[in-house]
Amino acid sequence: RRCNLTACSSKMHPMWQGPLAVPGGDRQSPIDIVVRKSVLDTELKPLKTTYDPKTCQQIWNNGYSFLVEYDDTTDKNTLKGGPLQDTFRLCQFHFHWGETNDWGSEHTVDRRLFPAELHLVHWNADRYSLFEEAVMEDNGLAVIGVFLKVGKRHEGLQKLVDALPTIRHKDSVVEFTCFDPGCLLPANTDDYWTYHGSLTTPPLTESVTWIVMKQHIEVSHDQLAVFRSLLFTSAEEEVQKSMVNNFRVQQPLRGRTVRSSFT
Ligand SMILES: COc1ccc(C[C@H]2SC(=S)NC2=O)c(OC)c1
Ligand SMILES: [Zn+2]
Repeated sequence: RRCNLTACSSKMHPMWQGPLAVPGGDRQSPIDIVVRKSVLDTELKPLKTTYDPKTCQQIWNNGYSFLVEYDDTTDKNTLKGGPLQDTFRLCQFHFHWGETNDWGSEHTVDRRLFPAELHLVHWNADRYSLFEEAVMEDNGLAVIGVFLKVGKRHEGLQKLVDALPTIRHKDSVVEFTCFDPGCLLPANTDDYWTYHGSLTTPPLTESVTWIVMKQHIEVSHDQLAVFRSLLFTSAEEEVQKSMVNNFRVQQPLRGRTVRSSFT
């Protein structure tokens, strides 16, 4: 069973940009994280992640990003602690990036943009039995956001980068096994911001507890360039469009508080 492909592959307009009006959308994502307005919460615990590389299943181009999907039918890949009361299961991870290194992330920190952002998507397996159910509930999902900066080559990422040319077009899927998503987390996962938000593409459901890492990871310019060699378009389409700028613009905070686990 693939991590509920339908849910993860929902029709997303590739050039999704505009702030789609969401009825009562008062907890939309992404946002700008204003550091000096974040509130230290000493109750926040360290994050606990347990990932099993053997449960990695496939990597595919869904016409908006590329997703690496995991078997989420058992508790092999879990996220606990941090702001979370329940145990969440990893379903997939994907990225957002720009056409240049000057922008590409979805969240910003004091308006600072990063060239890319990783999203590790988890769903609340204590309360729901399927991702599809969890995605509709306000405590259904937990997404870890990690900023990428251009610098030294990321050895762990290379296996994934090498697979990208085989999924250049929309809807192409290849088997992808034995990948540890933990290798994409920064050394320090104790320092993060957390807030209640939403999916950043349609259906934009307000079901996400966001956990945005303070520490970024570094990838090389060349590795990021391979992300940009992906296409939004399927093989049959006559005009090929390169997969870049697949991020949503920052949304209004609407009175929400961003909590920090550090000072
Ligand atoms: C219907 O369920 C969906 C739809 C879209 C996405 C991807 C969006 S949401 C996010 S965070 N980043 C993205 O690009 C989902 O991911 C959990 C789940
Ligand atoms: Zn995302």
